[in-house]
Amino acid sequence: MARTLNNCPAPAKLNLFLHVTGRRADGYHLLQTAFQLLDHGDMLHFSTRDDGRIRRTTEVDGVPEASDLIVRAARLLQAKSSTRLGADIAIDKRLPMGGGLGGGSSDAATTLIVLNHLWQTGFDRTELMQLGLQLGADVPFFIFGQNAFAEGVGEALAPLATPECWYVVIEPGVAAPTAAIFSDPELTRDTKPVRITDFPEASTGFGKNDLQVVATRLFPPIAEALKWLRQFGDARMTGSGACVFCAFFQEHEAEQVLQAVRSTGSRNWKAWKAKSIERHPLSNLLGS
Ligand SMILES: C[C@@](CO)(OP(=O)(O)O)[C@H](O)COP(=O)(O)OP(=O)(O)OC[C@H]1O[C@@H](n2ccc(N)nc2=O)[C@H](O)[C@@H]1O
Ligand SMILES: Nc1ncnc2c1ncn2[C@@H]1O[C@H](COP(=O)(O)OP(=O)(O)O)[C@@H](O)[C@H]1O
Repeated sequence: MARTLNNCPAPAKLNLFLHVTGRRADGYHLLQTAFQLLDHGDMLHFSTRDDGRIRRTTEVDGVPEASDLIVRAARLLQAKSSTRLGADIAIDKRLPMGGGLGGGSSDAATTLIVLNHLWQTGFDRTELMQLGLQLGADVPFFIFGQNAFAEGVGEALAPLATPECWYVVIEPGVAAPTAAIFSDPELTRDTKPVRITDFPEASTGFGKNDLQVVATRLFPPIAEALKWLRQFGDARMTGSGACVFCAFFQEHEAEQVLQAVRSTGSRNWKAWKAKSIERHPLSNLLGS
């Protein structure tokens, strides 16, 4: 009989800062970043199948079923385990693609966590994180399941206490392709490494996003959104863009900024607010 688990969140992340500290021999960049989970994201629905087929039952614009990270995550877990089961997976896609919010990676992580549970494939958190890394550098963080200081390409993770905040996020209406940002000749790759203990637990605004200079030059709408949001605080870009964010300690401050975004009217922006969360909502499906 089919086992079903509906309303499984795939939360967004913000990179509170992102420093590029070097480059590996294979061209991948060494980073230091603070990953922050938000109470806003995609929502996935799972139902097991006895015939072993993996199907995405929702159309997602611009992402063919076979290349969807959800389908790839399910196939990977199937291949690495001895399960004969398959799954139907539906998604309410809320996060923009190429937004720097980790949407695809979070979808993949939720898929690995939920199917590992429904299929009873028995991988522990560390094993699932290793599988996830094959799908993308941000996937292990979502399986790690708590706010983190990350190094390497994002896979070396340590728990990080972050300020409790409300974030206003603006989607500036462009997608910033990660590869184009990292390969830009003007990207600085030599920020001096920081230590996890340098990160302040109770205040915002630590460090910077080294990808922002390149992204704002390549995509002027990102620069415009940052300039506008800066009237209210230390606005910065998340990941390789395109979304920008600003932190507020009170919900009503964030709400006022949201209303101000909306009253700008004609701009091609979408904006929302979200609260910081400490744990991934599905963290209890995995052991400690
Ligand atoms: C920048 C970050 C920060 O959290 O997030 P996003 O903005 O994408 O959400 C991540 O490191 C994104 O990692 P990931 O999601 O795996 O990137 P991919 O799309 O696979 O990378 C596309 C390309 O960007 C380059 N790339 C990516 C990551 C990295 N540390 N160094 C790189 O040089 C590589 O050329 C790679 O082929
Ligand atoms: N389920 C998915 N959701 C979003 N993007 C996906 C998904 N599966 C594959 N992708 C591909 O991954 C790319 C990066 O998407 P996403 O993770 O949302 O952005 P970012 O890495 O900037 O946060 C998309 O442009 C898309 O082509």
